Amino acid sequence: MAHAWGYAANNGPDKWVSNFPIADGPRQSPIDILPGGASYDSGLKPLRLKYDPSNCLEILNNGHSFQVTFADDSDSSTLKEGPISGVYRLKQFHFHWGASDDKGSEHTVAGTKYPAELHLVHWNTKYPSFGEAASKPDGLAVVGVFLKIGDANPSLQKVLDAFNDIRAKGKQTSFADFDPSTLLPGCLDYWTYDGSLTTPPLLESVTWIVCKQPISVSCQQMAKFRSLLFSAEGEPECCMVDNYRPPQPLKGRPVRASFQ
Ligand SMILES: Cc1ccn(O)c(=O)c1
Ligand SMILES: [Zn+2]
Repeated sequence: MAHAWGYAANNGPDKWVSNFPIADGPRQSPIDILPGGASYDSGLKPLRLKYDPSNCLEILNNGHSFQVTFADDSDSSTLKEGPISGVYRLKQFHFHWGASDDKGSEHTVAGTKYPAELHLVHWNTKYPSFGEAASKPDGLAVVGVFLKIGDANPSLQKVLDAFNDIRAKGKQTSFADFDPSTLLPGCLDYWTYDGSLTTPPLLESVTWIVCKQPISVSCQQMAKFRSLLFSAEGEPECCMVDNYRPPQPLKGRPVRASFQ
């Protein structure tokens, strides 16, 4: 039985293609965003995000990242407009981060890496479920937000305060009444392109919406991210760091900007 995928030398991003050949596909993510290479599209609408904190259910360590999951049985937490058509429901958000502040984001901007990147994952309600949507070319829409070292982020702190209960892989705990819109930057200018999940199964079903403006995170808060473990209780402790896939070939895809 092939060992499960991860981010180590023996099972990391360079090895994923053996079990997931789509890793070398035409619309893989993340990418290096070149602002000069993006074309302003005046037809792109502003993002229309509406989140209901009462949909927030729990926070869990899935062994690759930590994830905050939402009830998605109604249209009360949704993404509309922007580059998409129809209604996409928020399913979960999670982060990717580095072992040090000089790396950690998945998307990069003209080669610049941020210490972390937030992903808010939404699925197209033209399909019956997230699982169904995840295999369709227009099935998912992920809003990416960069984290930049600066002042401590009070909204992010609420999430970090739950970490003591989910330190090891497989741990989860209830997490209620959190409004993910408090994690969004003030300016919602964005780049958008057609891409994929950035973790196996790397399905090419994601409309990526990457915000130009980062949110702040303090060095101390980044240290808290790094206190989580890839490993389960009873296993040798392995710090959860560098859980990011590096940029993938653009292969001729257009990158559009919602701003000039
Ligand atoms: C659905 C999904 C799974 C993993 N990641 O990293 C994503 O950004 C989105
Ligand atoms: Zn992600």
